[in-house]
Amino acid sequence: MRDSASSVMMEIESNKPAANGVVVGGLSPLSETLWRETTSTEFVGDVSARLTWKDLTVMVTLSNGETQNVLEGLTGYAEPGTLTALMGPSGSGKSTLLDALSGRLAANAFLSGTILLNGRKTKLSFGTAAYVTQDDNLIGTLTVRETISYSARLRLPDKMPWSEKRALVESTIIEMGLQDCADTVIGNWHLRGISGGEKRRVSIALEILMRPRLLFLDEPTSGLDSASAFFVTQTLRGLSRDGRTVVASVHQPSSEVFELFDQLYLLSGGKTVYFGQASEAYEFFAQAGFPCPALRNPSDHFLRCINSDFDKVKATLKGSMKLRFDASDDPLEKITTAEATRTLIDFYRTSHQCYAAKEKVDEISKVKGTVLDSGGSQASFLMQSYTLTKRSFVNMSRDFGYYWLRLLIYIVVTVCIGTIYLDIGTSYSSILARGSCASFVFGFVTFMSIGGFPSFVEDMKVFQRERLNGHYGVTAFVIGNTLSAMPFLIMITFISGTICYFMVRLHPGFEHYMFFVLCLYASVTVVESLMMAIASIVPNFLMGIIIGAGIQGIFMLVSGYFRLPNDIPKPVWRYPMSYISFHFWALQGQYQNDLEGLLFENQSPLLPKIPGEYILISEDVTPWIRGLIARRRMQQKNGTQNTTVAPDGLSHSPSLRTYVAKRATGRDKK
Ligand SMILES: Nc1ncnc2c1ncn2[C@@H]1O[C@H](COP(=O)(O)OP(=O)(O)OP(=O)(O)O)[C@@H](O)[C@H]1O
Repeated sequence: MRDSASSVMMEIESNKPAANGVVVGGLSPLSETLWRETTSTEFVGDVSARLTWKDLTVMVTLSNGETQNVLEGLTGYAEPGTLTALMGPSGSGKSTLLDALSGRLAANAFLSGTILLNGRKTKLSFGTAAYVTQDDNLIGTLTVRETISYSARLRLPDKMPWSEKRALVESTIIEMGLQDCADTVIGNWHLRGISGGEKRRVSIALEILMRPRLLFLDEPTSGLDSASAFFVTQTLRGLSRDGRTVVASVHQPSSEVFELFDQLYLLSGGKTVYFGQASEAYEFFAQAGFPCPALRNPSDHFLRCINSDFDKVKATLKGSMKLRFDASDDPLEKITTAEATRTLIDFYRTSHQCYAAKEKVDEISKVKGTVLDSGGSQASFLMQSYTLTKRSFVNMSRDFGYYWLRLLIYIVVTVCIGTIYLDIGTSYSSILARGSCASFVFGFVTFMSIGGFPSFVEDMKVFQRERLNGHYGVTAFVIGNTLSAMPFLIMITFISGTICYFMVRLHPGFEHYMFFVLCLYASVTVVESLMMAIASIVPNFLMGIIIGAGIQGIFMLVSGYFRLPNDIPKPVWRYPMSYISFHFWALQGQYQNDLEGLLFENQSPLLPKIPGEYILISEDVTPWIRGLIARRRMQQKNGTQNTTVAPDGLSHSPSLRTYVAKRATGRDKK
């Protein structure tokens, strides 16, 4: 296997043509052959992707209730073997068009028009098409090679030998020019990692790993230097030459990059300015009255003509007298950009490119081609769950902020608790102290789990990217995250729980100790789950932490410490809030675990000891003490008083003695 992998590597490096003379998508022929062999069903028949969109309009509802058309009546197509570039000024609707085509529009966006894949209406999300978004949501603690390897395990078929998977991983690394940083970590807030351009290339590598038939990329070259941008675009062109359909939005391409595009879709204000062959755009602009001045990059010129922000810039500069008008051949000197854009949009509507596009769309739409399956993952559910558990565990163990920092804080806080409640004893005042200690442990100590929220948010971003691209489902993610977090949560709760338990000297006995730490573990797990659920709804650090803290604050209020359970107002707070609050169950359990079976000193040594059981059921020992005092006074008056206190403290209380005996034998569970 090792030999086969290394021979693949050698071939990749020598970049020999395949048997048919074509270097497939920049991949080595042998690697591609391996790929074809192991996933042969993928390549049977015509599995190419012909995408058309007709009269596509996207309307969004704004926060003030108004609606806005982001895209208006767009018509176009993307064919196999072509690289289509979407270009336009910022806010022109490039990302929205990609989102609409890939079925990822936001909830407040409404789409009308027809989108067909191989002549059929198909939902493109979850892996049918691969989508590389603008944000590089990657796991910061993994190296580039690990990131791509885990992705390969998550998606390639289980039966494919690891040596072949590794060969594909290596070929993808080489294809995206990531060899030099293959063993460098991606990087996060505390780890210096690869550059922004390299992150972009890793994001692309993850999606091209499965050789998708249809690939969308949102600004794949943004943030890259000209050489890297050229490299990435050349790779995309190589992928398209292998019969794949590639659509990418691009900002300000250099002339070398522009020459690599087959089709150009120019957008301004959500309207089509030009759609046709990229090489014909130069002529189109000249015919429309906006010829590209000499010595100007054509793509810069196209964007300059349709970016109305230039009008504002000009007006500002004119106002500040900083703009000098030199004689030039720029057609935009005599006209505002807004006017130029209107002229170009009108010119396009009557151009032969527009008619040709409509005809082509109708022609492609009529052909009912293959229904493309989700190309997301071919790995089994078990393999996905195992890989996600392993990847998540590695990430958690390397990320200082995920659990290690929390462990440190937990230890510090529990040492503080231990010293403040040191050897708590069984004095009368220890009853309240035990209650407040338990309340602090199960309230505040579990509360500290919100410290992991930033890491949860990062995890959720990676999950959302991978989920939308069909890498795995929700269940596999939940299993992976739950299992990988378990050892850390057990470690944290056992270490901090043990420190607290033995310093405070809570109820002696192994069972009591185990109950305490397991109850702490369960509570921390609930908080973790709660924060993860919040992270899936509110992917913003500050808002998530505020919401998580608020929910836990409410739970703590009804936990039975700040107000006794029977005193909590019944509507809402007692029913159902106190029953939903995990603090309530944890605290009641710990009170029982700690107090039952202990005898506490009374307010006066003359009074009998108070059994823990009585504290648990009466909630207030005062009436009991008052009753005892009254009885004793009566005895004194009658001359039958016995001032000595029995060693077990119960001799003066036959009713309690009976109660404790019943509790001990389990007959009275009240
Ligand atoms: N869901 C939405 N709700 C409100 N406005 C939206 C929504 N989606 C897009 N828009 C608006 O539509 C316009 C086009 O946005 P889009 O992100 O598609 O532009 P773009 O060309 O990709 O810009 P950039 O190059 O800066 O990424 C913007 O003004 C944006 O604010």
